[in-house]
Amino acid sequence: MASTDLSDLAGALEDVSQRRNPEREALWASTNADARKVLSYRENLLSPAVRSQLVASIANYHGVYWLLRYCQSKEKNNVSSELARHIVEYAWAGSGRLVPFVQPLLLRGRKEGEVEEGKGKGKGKGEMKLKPVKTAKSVTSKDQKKRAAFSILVRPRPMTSAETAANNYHVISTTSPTSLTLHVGRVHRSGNRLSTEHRRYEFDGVFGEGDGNEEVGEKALGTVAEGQGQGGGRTVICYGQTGTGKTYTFKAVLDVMKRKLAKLEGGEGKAVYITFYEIHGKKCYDLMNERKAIKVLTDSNDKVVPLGAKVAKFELRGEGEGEEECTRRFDGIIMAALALRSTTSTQRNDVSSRSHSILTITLRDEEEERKVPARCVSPPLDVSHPAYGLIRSSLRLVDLAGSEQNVDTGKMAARDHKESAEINTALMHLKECIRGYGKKGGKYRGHLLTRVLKECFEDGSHRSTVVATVSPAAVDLLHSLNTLNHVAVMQVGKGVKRGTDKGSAVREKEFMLGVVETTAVEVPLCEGGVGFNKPVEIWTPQDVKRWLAVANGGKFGHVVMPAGVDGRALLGLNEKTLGELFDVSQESSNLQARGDGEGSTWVISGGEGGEGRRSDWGRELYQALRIEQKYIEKKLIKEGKESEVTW
Ligand SMILES: Nc1ncnc2c1ncn2[C@@H]1O[C@H](COP(=O)(O)OP(=O)(O)OP(=O)(O)O)[C@@H](O)[C@H]1O
Repeated sequence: MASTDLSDLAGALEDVSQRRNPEREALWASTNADARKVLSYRENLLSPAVRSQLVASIANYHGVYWLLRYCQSKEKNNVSSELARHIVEYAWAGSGRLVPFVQPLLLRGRKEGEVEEGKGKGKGKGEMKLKPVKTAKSVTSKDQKKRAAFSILVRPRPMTSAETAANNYHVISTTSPTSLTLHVGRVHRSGNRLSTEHRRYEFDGVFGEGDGNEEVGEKALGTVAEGQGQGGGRTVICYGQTGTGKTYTFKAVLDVMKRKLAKLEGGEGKAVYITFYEIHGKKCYDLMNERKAIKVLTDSNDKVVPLGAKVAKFELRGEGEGEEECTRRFDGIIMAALALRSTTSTQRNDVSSRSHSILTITLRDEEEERKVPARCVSPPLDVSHPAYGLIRSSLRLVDLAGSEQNVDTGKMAARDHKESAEINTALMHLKECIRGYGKKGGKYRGHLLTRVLKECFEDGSHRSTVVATVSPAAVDLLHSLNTLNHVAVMQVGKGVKRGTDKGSAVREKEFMLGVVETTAVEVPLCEGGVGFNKPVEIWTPQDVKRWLAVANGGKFGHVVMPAGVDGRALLGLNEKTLGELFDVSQESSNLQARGDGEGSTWVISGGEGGEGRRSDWGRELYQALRIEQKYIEKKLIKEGKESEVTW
């Protein structure tokens, strides 16, 4: 290799790093982040160059989804997976690995084992081979009990106008009623690599951004208003990052409950008992009684009760009263209490709820109300105590405080930090109790919040639903990832495991954590940003060298190639040939031994990642070149130079 070639490359690389480093430093200076890891996520939005590439990669994901759906439609169901992969590669270079990732989504509704790979009934040779959805883990009876007792729903809220105005983009796709895909863009530490990791999660239900409150409330509530018999109760817990719609969803469930109660057949003569209190730090306050401090104690029946909490009671429907009147009276009790919720200003949400609020609604047959013994009257203890009448149905609604990360609390006072830490401790305890469902040993005693929710973890007849709310905006990616990972963990034992993860210890671990599948797609760092104006076919060897030095942010800057390779020759090499040329058996010392015109093998320096990574380089270079080619073609057509495009 002639020394002039090396100095050319060095010059080009220097140019790249000189241009990029100040940009990166400026990003660091303007961010509140306290860890590089955090910045790598935040860069998605902060860096305009990276943003457009990530948006394009998410659009590719949707493109692949709709293309495969079309290929799978009845009349078109003769496209093999291999052919589909080639079509995808042609249309969106580098996205081929999305084919096995997206296929399971299209199999929704098929029963397990219905389609055997390559053995589908009535399928001819070469037709699209669909893998059956398999359950990877054996499900124990304990898992089954837990599945029945806990359901996890996820509700992404719509993007706000402020977020849209701030150039945000969607990082959540809900393509099935039970799964969603989070698109996690990552700028690698070197700054020279960009990738989008698509993570698919499975839950009991996933709402669309446009799903209304009625639908959400109905699903979260299930059959509670119809009553579940003696002892059976229900808890709906709203969990998520601050500002994602926990209170909004809480009110939605409450509204549906209210309407159900007002319409309840034979409601006359029934009574509704309501308690509403909040846990703020280690203290409890009664929202029905102007935030008077109360205590949570365990009574002689091992029942956890809010001692001193006011119990509001109203008759479901008096004589001649309609549904409207009933709803109005219900609102009269609840609305004043809702307004009392303690709020503190945080950087993310001006009226953020910093406490966990717990609303209990119990419906009883008043006629059957027994005489309340004196010991239960003052102070009124447990509304589910038989002394208050036969239980028909009870609902507990929990609006948790927002989960936050340090990055959002950077400008908080010490007191607020303490508050934040306390909230996270409570949420951690809740997660642990749900994970350990059915295990005796009183883990719930670890925190006030889990103590008041004891039945959720220990009462086999109790049914609980966690509604996790997430933001779809790129700026909240880290939070959404955090929320989804947490609720995914709450449902260990669920989910399916499919092909591309096989054999990877990391993927296996993620699967155990509830992530069904992940796949990462390399994204070019800049959209043909190297300023080439002529089709690849007519690039000279010098052009090829220049392009290699700057393509993908200088990622291929270390590549040393055989002399005389021009654009046409480069295009003539396929993925496999390129991969072979990058054979690691060629030591970089060969570099020194070759003069101009002598080389016949591409050599790359040791660099990051070792042999495994190096073997991928051929494929990555192939894809980068196709992307560049398409970009230049588009540019020429736009400039009215169609004649220069060599089709
Ligand atoms: N699904 C939705 N559809 C429309 N608007 C929504 C939705 N979810 C939330 N919002 C709006 O987003 C804002 C924040 O919602 P909300 O106050 O419920 O968040 P939160 O998670 O309870 O926050 P905090 O933890 O601070 O209490 C509100 O203005 C609410 O109206």
